[in-house]
Parts: sequence; structure tokens; C-alpha cells
Amino acid sequence: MTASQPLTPELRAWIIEQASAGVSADRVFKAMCDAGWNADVAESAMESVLTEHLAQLQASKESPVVAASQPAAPSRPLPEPSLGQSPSTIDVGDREVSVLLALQHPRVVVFGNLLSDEECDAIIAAAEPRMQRSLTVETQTGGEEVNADRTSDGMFFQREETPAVAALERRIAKLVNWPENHGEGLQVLHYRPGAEYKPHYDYFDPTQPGTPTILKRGGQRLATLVIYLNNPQAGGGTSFPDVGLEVAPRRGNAVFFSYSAPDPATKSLHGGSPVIAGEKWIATKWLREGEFK
Ligand SMILES: O=C(O)CCC(=O)C(=O)O
Ligand SMILES: [Fe+2]
Repeated sequence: MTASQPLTPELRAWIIEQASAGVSADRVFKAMCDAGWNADVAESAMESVLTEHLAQLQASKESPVVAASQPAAPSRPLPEPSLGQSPSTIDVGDREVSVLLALQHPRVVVFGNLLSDEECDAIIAAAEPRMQRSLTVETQTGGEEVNADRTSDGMFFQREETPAVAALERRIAKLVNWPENHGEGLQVLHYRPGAEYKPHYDYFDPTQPGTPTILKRGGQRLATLVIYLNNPQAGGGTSFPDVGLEVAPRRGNAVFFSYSAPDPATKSLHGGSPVIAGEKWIATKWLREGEFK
């Protein structure tokens, strides 16, 4: 390379590659000088290449055609409540849900008044006869096993299975702006004293062999809504250990959290803390990328 050398496509590509790999501008500049470039020429070459590259990136982000062809881009749409105007309540059609707390990273929003006491009781009553010790899929063998990290009992409803479940699903869709048919059936969990759900991620781990099969049915999980159906006497909060947050379980309230990628960087690690006294009943709604059939 010499100062008189034209700015070839290879050199342009090399500058972009260095910058994209996180090499500092100073080091790229020094490498060009070491290779014989005049400092002023090297500087203006870098500036023009990178400015043009950034403009191209911006244009491709703004083009809907390109965006649609990149489903895995980090800017993928996510379930998200409309909190732009910092509302204290959100109208979900047949109810005013209150907004009690919002955190950006991890994305966590705590809601009040999502369900009435009667609706909570109706969901518990419909679930109770069908409760079984929670099983998890054993990803190596494909079988199911009792998981020591999850000492609750559980069951799944079909979507819209009872009037209270259907009303809840309609509200959730409005609350977080996500289609009802992109949600899994509601899961109900029952924790007795001492029971807990150790910290975990709700997304499916892309490195596990069973994950591609799971993803065929609706794609990744993108967000979770945990709804409290009763008031435990002590313990049983939902914890987010990466940020030291614990949400108190109060009947009719709910905690929403989303994860833009199946990655711990989302800080979406969370768990159900041990119930110290009383019992804990929750309903969990997982929201998927696509239609869940
Ligand atoms: O029990 C809780 O508070 C958390 C439940 C949970 O993490 C889940 O259902 O995935
Ligand atoms: Fe979870």
C-alpha cells in the first residue's frame, strides 16, 4: 500500500471489516500509516468509507423490504405495553390495568388489577383438579422428568378453555400488543410451603438438541407474563437476580418481562422464590414469535 494507491474495493472492505470487528479507529489508522499511507490521506479515506457505510446501514434498516427479510435481527418486534406517555393505567377493553413499575433492562413491567378476585378464584378452581407435579422435557432423551429445581404442581389450559381464561387472554393481548394466537395455553402453578422455581430463562436454549423441534410450534418465546392468583403469607416473590429485583406476589397483579434474544445478556434470569408461609398460585402466559398451534 502506498499513499498514491487508489481507494480500492478491497481496501474499503478491509476498513469496514476492521471497524465492524471492533478494532479502534486509532489502530486502523496506525495500520494504514504503517503500510505507507500518508496520514492525511489515510484519515480522509477512513472517514469517507465509514460515513458511507453507516449511511448504507441506516438506509437498510429503514427499508421495510430488507427488514422483512431479516427475521432474526435484534430489532424484531416484541410484546410491549404502550407506556410511551407514562400512563398510570391501561384500558384493556373490560378493565383498567394499573402500571406499578417499569424497568428497561431487563424489560420488566409490573401491573395491578389485571384480574378480579373472583376471576382468580375461578381459574384456581378450574385448574385444581388437574394439577400434577411439574414435569420438564428431558432434552437429551426426549422423555419427561420431575425437575428438582421446580417443586410446584402444574397444569396447562387450552387457549380460551374457560370464560375466565378467555377473558384473561383477551386482556393480555391488548395489554402487551401481541396477538392472542401467538400465546401458549395458560399454565397454572401451585407452590406449597418450601416450594420454589430456581432461577432460569424462559426462552429455549438454542444449543440444546431438542430446541429446533420445540421452535417448529410458534418459534421462540419472546416474553412472559406471570399472574398472581392468590396472596402467599410470606415469600414466593418473583426474583430477577441479575438486577436484585423481587416482585411481591399480590392477587390479580402480574409481572411482564421480555427477552429480545435467547441470550443471558437480556438479564431475563428469574425465579420463583421459596414460599415461606401459606401457598402460592400463579398463571403464566408465554408469548411466542409466531402463531402457536
Ligand atoms: O413463580 C414465579 O414467580 C415464576 C414462575 C416462572 O418463572 C415460570 O412460570 O416460568
Ligand atoms: Fe420462568
